[in-house]
Amino acid sequence: MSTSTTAVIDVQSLNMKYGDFHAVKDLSFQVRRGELYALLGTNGAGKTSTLEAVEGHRAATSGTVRVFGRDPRDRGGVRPRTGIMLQESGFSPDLTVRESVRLFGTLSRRTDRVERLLDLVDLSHRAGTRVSQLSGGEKRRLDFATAVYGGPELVFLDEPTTGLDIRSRDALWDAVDRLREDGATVVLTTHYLEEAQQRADRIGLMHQGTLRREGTVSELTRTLPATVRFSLPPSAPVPPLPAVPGEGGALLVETPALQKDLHVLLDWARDHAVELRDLQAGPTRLDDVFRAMGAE
Ligand SMILES: Nc1ncnc2c1ncn2[C@@H]1O[C@H](COP(=O)(O)OP(=O)(O)OP(=O)(O)O)[C@@H](O)[C@H]1O
Repeated sequence: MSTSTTAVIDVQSLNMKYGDFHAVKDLSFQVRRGELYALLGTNGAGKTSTLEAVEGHRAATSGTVRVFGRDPRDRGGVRPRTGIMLQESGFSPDLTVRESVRLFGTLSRRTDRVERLLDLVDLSHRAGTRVSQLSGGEKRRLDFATAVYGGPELVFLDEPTTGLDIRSRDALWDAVDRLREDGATVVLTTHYLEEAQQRADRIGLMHQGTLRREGTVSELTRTLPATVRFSLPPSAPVPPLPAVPGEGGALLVETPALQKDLHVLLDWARDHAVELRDLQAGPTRLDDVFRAMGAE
C-alpha cells in the first residue's frame, strides 16, 4: 500500500453555494495516489457538497476540481477509473442482485466477474433475490460490490459501513485493503471515527464549510492531551501528578506526555505500595479532536 505524491484529486479554493447559503468556503485539499483519505466533519459541514463536486455530480460555484488531472464532469476520462458508493443506493427494486451488479458493472465500462463480486460481499446466496427484498445491510453490501466492480483506481466510500454488522464490516474493510494493495486510492466519509482513526493515511476535518484540520491521526491528536484514569484506596498518599476528580470517584490526569507521566505514576505506586485501581491510559482520540473543533 504505497502512496506517492502524485495528486489523484486536487481541489483548489472550492466554493459551493445554494442560493445565498455558502455551504463550502474556499476549500483546498489534495488526495495522493494510493492514499486512504478520510473527509470527516460535523453534520452539515459540507462534506457531501464537496464530494458531489469531486465526483462530478454538482458544478462548483467557483474554484477548481481536478481528478486524474481532468474536470470530473469529463465522464469519459474520469468515470471508468472511478467507483462510487453513495449514501443512498439507486438500484431498481425490481432487479435481482445479480442483474443489479451486471447493470452497474456495464455502466462502469470496466470488466469483472459478477460471481466474484457476489462472493466478495457474501451475497452469492441472494443472487436471484429482488433488491426490494434485501435487508438494509445487504443493500449496503450490494452498493459496495457495484462500486468496486472491475477494480477502479479511485473509490469513493460514503458512510460505507452504516447498518453493517461486525462481520460484514470486517469483510468490507478486507476488500478495501485488497483494492489498496492493487494501488487504489480511497476517499472515505464516515461518522464512525474509530474506523477513520484505524484506517486513514490522512484525515481532513470540516466544520461549517471549511477545512479546520488536516493531517495523519498522530498529527491531529498530538495537539491535545491524553488522559490517565485510576482510583486510589482511601489511605493512599497524594499522587505525584495533578489529578482532578472524575466519575465514580476516579481521578483523571491530563497529560501531553503520556508515556513519561505513566512511568512517574507507576513508579510512585510501586514505591508507596499503592494499588492503582481500574487504571486506564487513553491516548487522545479523534473524538476528542472533533469535540474541540466543534467547540471553536
Ligand atoms: N440542495 C441544497 N439546497 C440548499 N442547501 C443545501 C443543499 N444541500 C446541502 N445544503 C446545505 O449545505 C450545508 C452542507 O450540507 P452537506 O450535505 O454538504 O453537509 P455534510 O457535511 O455532508 O453533512 P452530514 O454529515 O449531515 O451529511 C448544510 O447546511 C445543508 O443544509
